[in-house]
Amino acid sequence: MPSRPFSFSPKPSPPSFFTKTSVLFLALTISASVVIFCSILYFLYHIWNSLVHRAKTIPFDASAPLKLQRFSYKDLKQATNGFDISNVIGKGGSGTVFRGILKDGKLIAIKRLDSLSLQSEREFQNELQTLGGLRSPFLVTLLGYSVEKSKRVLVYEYMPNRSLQESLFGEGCVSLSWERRFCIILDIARALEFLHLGCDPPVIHGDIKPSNVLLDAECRGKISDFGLSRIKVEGEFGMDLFSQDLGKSQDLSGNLTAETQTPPVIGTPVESVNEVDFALALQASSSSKNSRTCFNVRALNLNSMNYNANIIASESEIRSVNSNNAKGKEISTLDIGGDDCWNSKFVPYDDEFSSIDYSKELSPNASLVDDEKENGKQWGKDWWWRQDGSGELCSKDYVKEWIGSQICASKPTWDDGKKNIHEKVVELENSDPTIDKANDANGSQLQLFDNVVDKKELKGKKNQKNKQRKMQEWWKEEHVAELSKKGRKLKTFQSKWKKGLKVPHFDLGRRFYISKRKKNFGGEKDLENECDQNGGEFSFRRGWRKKKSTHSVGSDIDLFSHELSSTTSMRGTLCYVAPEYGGCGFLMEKADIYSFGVLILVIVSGRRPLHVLASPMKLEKANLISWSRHLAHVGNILELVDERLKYDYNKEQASMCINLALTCLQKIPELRPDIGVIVKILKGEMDLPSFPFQFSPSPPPSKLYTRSRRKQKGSVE
Ligand SMILES: Nc1ncnc2c1ncn2[C@@H]1O[C@H](COP(=O)(O)OP(=O)(O)OP(=O)(O)O)[C@@H](O)[C@H]1O
Repeated sequence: MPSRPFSFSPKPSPPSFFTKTSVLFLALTISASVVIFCSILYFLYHIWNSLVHRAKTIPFDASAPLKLQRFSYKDLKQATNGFDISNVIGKGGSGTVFRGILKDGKLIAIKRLDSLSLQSEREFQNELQTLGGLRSPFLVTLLGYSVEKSKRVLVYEYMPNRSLQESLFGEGCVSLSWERRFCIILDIARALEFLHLGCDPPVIHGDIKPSNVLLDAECRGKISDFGLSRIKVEGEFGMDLFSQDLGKSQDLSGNLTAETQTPPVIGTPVESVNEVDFALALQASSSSKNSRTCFNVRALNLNSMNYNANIIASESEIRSVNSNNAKGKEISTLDIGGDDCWNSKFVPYDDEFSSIDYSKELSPNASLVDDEKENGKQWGKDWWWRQDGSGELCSKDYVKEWIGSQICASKPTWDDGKKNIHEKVVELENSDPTIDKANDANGSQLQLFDNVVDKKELKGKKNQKNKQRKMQEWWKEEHVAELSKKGRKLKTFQSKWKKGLKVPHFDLGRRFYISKRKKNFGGEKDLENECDQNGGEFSFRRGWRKKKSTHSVGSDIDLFSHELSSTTSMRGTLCYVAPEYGGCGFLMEKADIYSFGVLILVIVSGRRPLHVLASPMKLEKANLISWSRHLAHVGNILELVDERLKYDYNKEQASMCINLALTCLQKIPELRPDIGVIVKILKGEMDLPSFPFQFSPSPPPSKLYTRSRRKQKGSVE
């Protein structure tokens, strides 16, 4: 039997299909692992990144809430030797600041609120809840507070070199060197960088001005006073609303009504609590948007209307208010929550005013209105250029309010003041041979002076009415367009209000408040009396207040220095506020940028934003912002630099600062640079981009200016 031959066949190789599958499988497994690994890495990176980011977002970092120390009033009394007058280091609109020493020897600054009102309570809460939750080397540290019955006290780190306001304009101030000024500018920029970019949500200070910049031992600037600050929260309809309604429904003692979802408020209800978690409080506050919006609507309408009504109030009205010693007609968002307060304390809402033609109201002489129309044609949209840059709040309002306050018949210091101004003029004539006597003879200085003196007192004076009219013309020429624009805006808002539209508030209310504080606390009485001798101060936040006058330190002779130089916070607030904030917008970061722009000009020039000088030839320089724009336009910005520096400054830095300031002062907020860019520019890490400056042609010589020049020329000839 034939045997079957043995055949060896090699083991069949696996089909290529399997090979491919396994390779594919392997590849997929590897790539999936890589993807998973990358995802894990990314996830870890994300966590790490958000942790790093959270570390900067102090206000809402609930994991690391900041604690403020609660002091007993007794301890603070001890620290200040019973709030002794010798320990007073400053006086603001809401309170007196004392130097104090704690038991451990630590120097502190103690701000004791003068009186407890809704507004002061709100600012107290705001300061605690905003500044209390922030820590930065560029912000004045709030160490603690004291709340006992109606007493409200804030405790800060002590700033030995006081405020920038005092360093620039204070009595016997030592001129700050250029290097110091530049450092301070950078410090403020970095403080704003922290607030706008380092905090989440961003904090808008809302009141950047020299008196709110305090200087430490090395003269480094730190921002203080967060009474008007806002925490930016993402609102409905894609708008940004602001959470300053913490005090919305609270009564004087800090009690909150049931509808309010706001955080615990420091006041009597939390007597037992020694430390308050402000970070959590803020977080909670930002979640109650709906109710906030409604509140804002009310605030907007009532305040804006009263604000405008006050603007159009005639000079005589202001006089009568003052002569009657009428006080405290305050319009404030703070007080919206309490209708009772509104009725009892504040100017009632005036329904009629919208029918008033504002431009006429301010133009008693019809021909002048025509002139203004002409001007309007000539300058068209440049109205903004010609005003002081502060939009709704113009120098005219300021001067008007100031005039009103000064002509009060019952004001004991007025005669003295007037005499002093006369003396100054005489002194000026006698001492300074460079002053053109012919010019004085023509009454050019009196043209300024006459506008602040009681008409009755000056009745018999030659050309008085004429001079006054000229001055009015000058002011109107400067401001008519903006006032008519204001009228239009107001009508728009009023119609929106009637339609029930919800519009976020912009806190107009606190501005026109003519008040005189009656109440004094113990030892402060003397201080107040002393201040009485030195003229009054008008603050948009708190109304007229008394403040010790400071001398004008500019090289020019300032006829108004006796009174005007003492109006620190008023000027600051008035001229520093961004046009969109004063008008019809929201308080955004760019509003701070605008104020910062004004502040840079003030630091560089050593002048106040509104500086009315003796000579009408210098009226063009009165408005710092307009003047800077003019100098930039004609290519001579360095003329702005403080003469006290005597050319001892870095020209490159100075011109960069002025140009930067001008970019910050652009009317359209979006055109203003972000604070991050500003810091880089100041640090020299970035060149100043060519922002489209809103230059306008040179201003037309005002009539007053032209006429006096003409007269002067004539008299010389
Ligand atoms: N922490 C501080 N250290 C040293 N001095 C201070 C401190 N805080 C305030 N001062 C002084 O007290 C003054 C008054 O400060 P305050 O904040 O009460 O008012 P203001 O900012 O001048 O006015 P307003 O509050 O009306 O805007 C300041 O100008 C400053 O000289």
